[in-house]
Amino acid sequence: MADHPHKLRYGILSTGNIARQFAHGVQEGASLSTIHAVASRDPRNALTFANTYNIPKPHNSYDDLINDPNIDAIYVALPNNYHHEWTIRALNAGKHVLCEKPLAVTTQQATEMFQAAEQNDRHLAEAFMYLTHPLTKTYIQSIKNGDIGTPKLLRTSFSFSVAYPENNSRFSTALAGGSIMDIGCYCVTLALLVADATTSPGSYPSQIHAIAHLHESGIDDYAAVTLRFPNNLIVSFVSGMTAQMDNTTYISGDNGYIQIPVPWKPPVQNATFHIDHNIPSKQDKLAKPTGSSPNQKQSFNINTPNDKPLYALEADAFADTILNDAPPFITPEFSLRTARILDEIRSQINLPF
Ligand SMILES: NC(=O)C1=CN([C@@H]2O[C@H](COP(=O)(O)OP(=O)(O)OC[C@H]3O[C@@H](n4cnc5c(N)ncnc54)[C@H](OP(=O)(O)O)[C@@H]3O)[C@@H](O)[C@H]2O)C=CC1
Ligand SMILES: O=C1CO[C@H](CO)[C@@H](O)[C@@H]1O
Repeated sequence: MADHPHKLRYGILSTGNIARQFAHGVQEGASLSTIHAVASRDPRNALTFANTYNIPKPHNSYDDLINDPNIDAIYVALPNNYHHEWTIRALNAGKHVLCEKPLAVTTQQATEMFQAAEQNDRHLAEAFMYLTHPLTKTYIQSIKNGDIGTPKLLRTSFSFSVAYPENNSRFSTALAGGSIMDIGCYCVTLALLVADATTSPGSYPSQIHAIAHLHESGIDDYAAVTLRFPNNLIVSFVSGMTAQMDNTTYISGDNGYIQIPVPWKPPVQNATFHIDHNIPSKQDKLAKPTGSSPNQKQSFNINTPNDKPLYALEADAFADTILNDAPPFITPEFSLRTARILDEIRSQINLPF
């Protein structure tokens, strides 16, 4: 592989839905990343994709892509069950890997993937893009600053209704789908972020309770989970692929609460969160101030730097670690904790893969 160029040169594995969003975002607004190549099982799709997103090199097979000497990093945008195999193959071919979430089907697989990264002296990161948006960083900092006092409750969700479940990997047990794997995983990471913001990083739930409804395809199409952390933070979340929801998230402390209307795919401009102190709950006319804060609602509107698209932020965050030794936006330890919780949830809902 050549010396580091000014920009990290990505190769994209697949031409599916998220591959398109990633390519669009990076080509539109990344500053440290560029896309050099793409591969598809179908050469016609690789060519069309390359032409659409101005990518110099379409490859006719995944193998050709991971062995391309003009690529520094592979973006693995395959269904969940393929993450383990193709991440390890790309790492063994000397490439860094940004792999879509959830990183792996099991903790065992995730562990093997990080071992391969270490053996090959390459970086591997799980592509939770919302972690790289300044909105997320700002409200987590606000918790650390003590703006809502001690966080007690996190209530969140990631739920929507899929229009065409047929032929959608999210509804396939063979492809390791299901609402917990597809989007419940975001809620798990937010639970860990908030728990880490209030205690020393690395805490793991002392209790996990999960229930789910299983779709005729075999996967969970909606689920509810509660987590309790050793510092008494209690989290409840729901995930769903056949249930519509707006996914507003609340983090409640003894001196106020944070409300995040769009936590998972925040916009480029005016990504918003609110902090409410002593605002009456809807059934009450008067709120008696508690603590030192007066009745007050503060709103924060956050833009990405230079209006950088969400997936360009993510690509550049990974590139910054590789090119400039910047701290990683997500650590192996964080991904492994996430995988362990997902394993436990799936075991409780009888969905072992
Ligand atoms: N971070 C985010 O915002 C998002 C992340 N994701 C994650 O990205 C990954 C891919 O999801 P998404 O893009 O929605 O999925 P798609 O089904 O749209 O695309 C997956 C692609 O993988 C390739 N592929 C290889 N083998 C198979 C197979 N057996 N069945 C289907 N596709 C196959 C195909 O590309 P080809 O034919 O070109 O080889 C296909 O287009 C998942 O892990 C998902 O969790 C998904 C959406 C958003
Ligand atoms: O990661 C993801 C984010 O959003 C999508 C829907 O809005 C999910 O289905 C997906 O897999």
